[in-house]
Amino acid sequence: MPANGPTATVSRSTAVPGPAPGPIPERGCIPWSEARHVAFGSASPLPPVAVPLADAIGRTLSRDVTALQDLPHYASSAMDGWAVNGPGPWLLAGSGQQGSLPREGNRFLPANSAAVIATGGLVPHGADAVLRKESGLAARDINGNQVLTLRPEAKAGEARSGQHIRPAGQEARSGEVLLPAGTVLNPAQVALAAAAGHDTVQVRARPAVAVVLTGAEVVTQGVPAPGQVRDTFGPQLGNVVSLLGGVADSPQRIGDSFASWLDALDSPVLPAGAADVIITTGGTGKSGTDHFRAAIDALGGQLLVDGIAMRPGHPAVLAGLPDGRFVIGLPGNPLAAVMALLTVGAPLIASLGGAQPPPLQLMMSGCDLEGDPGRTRLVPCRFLSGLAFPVQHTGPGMMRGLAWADAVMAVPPQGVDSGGPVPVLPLPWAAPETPRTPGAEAANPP
Ligand SMILES: Nc1nc2c(c(=O)[nH]1)N[C@H]1C(S)=C(S)[C@@H](COP(=O)(O)OP(=O)(O)OC[C@H]3O[C@@H](n4cnc5c(N)ncnc54)[C@H](O)[C@@H]3O)O[C@H]1N2
Ligand code: MOO
Repeated sequence: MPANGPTATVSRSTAVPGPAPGPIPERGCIPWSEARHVAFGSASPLPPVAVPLADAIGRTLSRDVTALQDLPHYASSAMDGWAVNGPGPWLLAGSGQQGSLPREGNRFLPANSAAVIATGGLVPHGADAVLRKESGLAARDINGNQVLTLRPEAKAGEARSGQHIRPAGQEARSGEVLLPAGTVLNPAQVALAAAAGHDTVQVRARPAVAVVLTGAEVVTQGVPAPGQVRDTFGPQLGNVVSLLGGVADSPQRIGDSFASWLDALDSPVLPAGAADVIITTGGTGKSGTDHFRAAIDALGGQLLVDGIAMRPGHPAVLAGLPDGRFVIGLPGNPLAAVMALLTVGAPLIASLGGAQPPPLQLMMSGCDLEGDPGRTRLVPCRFLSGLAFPVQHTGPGMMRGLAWADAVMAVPPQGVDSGGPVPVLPLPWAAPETPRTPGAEAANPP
């Protein structure tokens, strides 16, 4: 069972900016921006988890990564050659092959001596420089001692003090913060954590999401016959959930009976482990085959959001079950479902994962946008020359418009004039429109 659950009192103070809500048109419906607040405020973050480095790319740090010791933690050679002490010529020290020091034990290099060293090798105490292999010549003198001298082609000043030695702590000092909490880890940052001595990192949890597809008319392959529809959720919903910060199981398909709804929602252990959130598709309406509300009621759950004053997607529902799981009811119409997922699912999953909800951006509308009194219209849009324009083919059951959209405009009930500001919701799979600001690139990494 999840450690977290629907909070008894929903906090509405969290700032999720949105257009001013208009009058509420349907009984039970709450304004669009309020639905985002309620979904975000209903949950609190799941406990962070420790993950092995190999699984950490893309995860968000919940705790700073510090250097566990100096980085590098010992003075090492940057070249193949000889560690030298003092100005040449040098007597090759050590009993090892051709003047190398023992790997362990006494690693002191006496004055006017040299010892063979490889790139990355531990610089012995007493050494003040490394002479590159191509700059030195080791040969026996008349007394039979191995002596190192500079070749004529050595560069001027070789081997000057400190040359070709990487000092300990050159990259970071022990305890220094290398990656602050909040960093979304990229491969180079994971490599840095490894270099700093970490085996695991502590990251924000990803809520486990189970998906339940309903509807006897829904088919999962081939060209659907009249009366059938091809499932649009199964092939993509899991990916969208992961873009929102959750981890989805493979979808479970059920028919239209109340008993199958109860079975699907009642099992705390869904296909692959306990779910923090269950997403259902279809069945949010009020016909005889729509069982979302009745199933939640029968299981002793509570409706946290029961309809949203938005188009499309107004029948969307969010509920909490007594065992702490959340249930998001997405309408069956494909575009309506995505709009409901962005409105309710995105803030809920963000909240459980200890993240902020996706922020709205204010864009300038490229044309007049008609409002829908009392409702927010969610309109897929494209960006052109810094302006947002609605796309075509955005009926509640259509995917064609969204397939090419950059984002979704949240058109307030009073509409928007051409050139006026319109809040825009990002699509999880599309890059946000980022106006270039001078100096933005100059941010200093830690
Ligand atoms: N009398 C009313 N009827 C409807 C209203 C209303 O207010 N009064 N609202 C309409 C709106 S708006 C929506 S949205 C839908 C909500 O429907 P449900 O959530 O109950 O979903 P279903 O009835 O099961 O299905 C609706 C539609 O979606 C298709 N569907 C279902 N699952 C899938 C899937 N996996 N892939 C693709 N398409 C799917 C289903 O076949 C239906 O065509 O109610 C309206 N009616
Ligand atoms: O939510 Mo329905 O149109 O709005 O598909």
